[in-house]
Amino acid sequence: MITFDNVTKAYPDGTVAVDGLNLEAADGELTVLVGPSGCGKTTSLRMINRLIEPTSGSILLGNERTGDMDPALLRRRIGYVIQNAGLFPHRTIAENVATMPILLGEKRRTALIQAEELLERVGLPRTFAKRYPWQLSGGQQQRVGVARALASSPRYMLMDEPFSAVDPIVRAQLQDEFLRLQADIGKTIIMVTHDIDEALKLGDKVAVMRVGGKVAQLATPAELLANPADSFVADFLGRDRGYRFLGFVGVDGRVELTDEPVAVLGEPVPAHLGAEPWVLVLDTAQRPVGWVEPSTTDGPIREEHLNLSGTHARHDETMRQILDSALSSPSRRGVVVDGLGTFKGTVTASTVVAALEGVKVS
Ligand SMILES: Nc1ncnc2c1ncn2[C@@H]1O[C@H](COP(=O)(O)OP(=O)(O)OP(=O)(O)O)[C@@H](O)[C@H]1O
Repeated sequence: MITFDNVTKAYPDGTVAVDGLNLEAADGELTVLVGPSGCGKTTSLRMINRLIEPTSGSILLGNERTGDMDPALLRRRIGYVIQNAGLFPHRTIAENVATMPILLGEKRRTALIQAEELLERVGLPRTFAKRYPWQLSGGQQQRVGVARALASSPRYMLMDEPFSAVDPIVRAQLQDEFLRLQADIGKTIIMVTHDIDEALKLGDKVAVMRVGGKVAQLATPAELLANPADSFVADFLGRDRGYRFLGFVGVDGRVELTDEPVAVLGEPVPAHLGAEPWVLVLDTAQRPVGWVEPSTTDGPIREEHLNLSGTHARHDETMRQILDSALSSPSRRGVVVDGLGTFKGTVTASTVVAALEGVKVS
């Protein structure tokens, strides 16, 4: 656990960046600090590894006060990932990742081999080990930054806007990969972001901070959306809260699936479906590939006949995804698949909404 106990930081010019902060980041959880620009997120994070010294109060790792530790030793115990990765430009990727283990006394050769394993862990090929940072894309560099932070097997990790320097698609990929990695490694992490959607997606707990460095609310993403503590938190969460809350409600068998007559890619639409406005098309492995308007085909269904606008929901996902599958489908029948992508049935928005009537919001 990382604990802030009444921590204040006043800069020499009198700016109070953090004011009496009390916060507990639980073991094995990812706690996100989120809030508007200048609310003291980075100052709070950097006080944990003493890149910034608190003016008063104490920060504890477990039950050890960081103020009593040697700052260099403290930093070796905590992985640190920053925006733009901050890699050493003249060192290879493997050398970058191996920096801390070598500093801690690991044999260079062993550390470099472990670095290659870590690269794979964060989704990069081992062949990147010998490249230099400038030979990697921004997203790849961010992955290296995560690998480097993990290299000394720290129990704690601090991440300051780790995914913000890349485009939205790469960012979403990095977030998904990081969630999978964290499910595996279960580190105690504090992450800073100014992006509320990122906070809600990644955080086990989210601390919404207000300018002046106080926590307005610390809660799970679902609790925040369902029960914002005050109008500042509600405004910061933004619009669509009701819809976004659905992202935290599991389908859990609430919605009954309907059988759907289907066509097969590469074969003609079956004659008895010829008058339907839309027919779902599967591939030969029973995976949905799109919808077709029978009136526009003549002979075998080809890929260019397909309407691809509909999203697919897995039957074990959330009500948000299952509702989205219905709303995005040209037939308004949402496609539901199993974990392997095999077609299970369809849903309509009205059945999803009817199922939502029974969902408790709090
Ligand atoms: N070295 C400094 N001297 C004086 N004031 C500072 C210093 N560093 C930060 N501040 C001020 O402290 C406040 C908090 O800054 P901090 O960087 O912690 O905010 P933040 O929430 O991380 O912001 P952002 O999202 O914009 O990065 C701001 O008002 C900032 O101007």
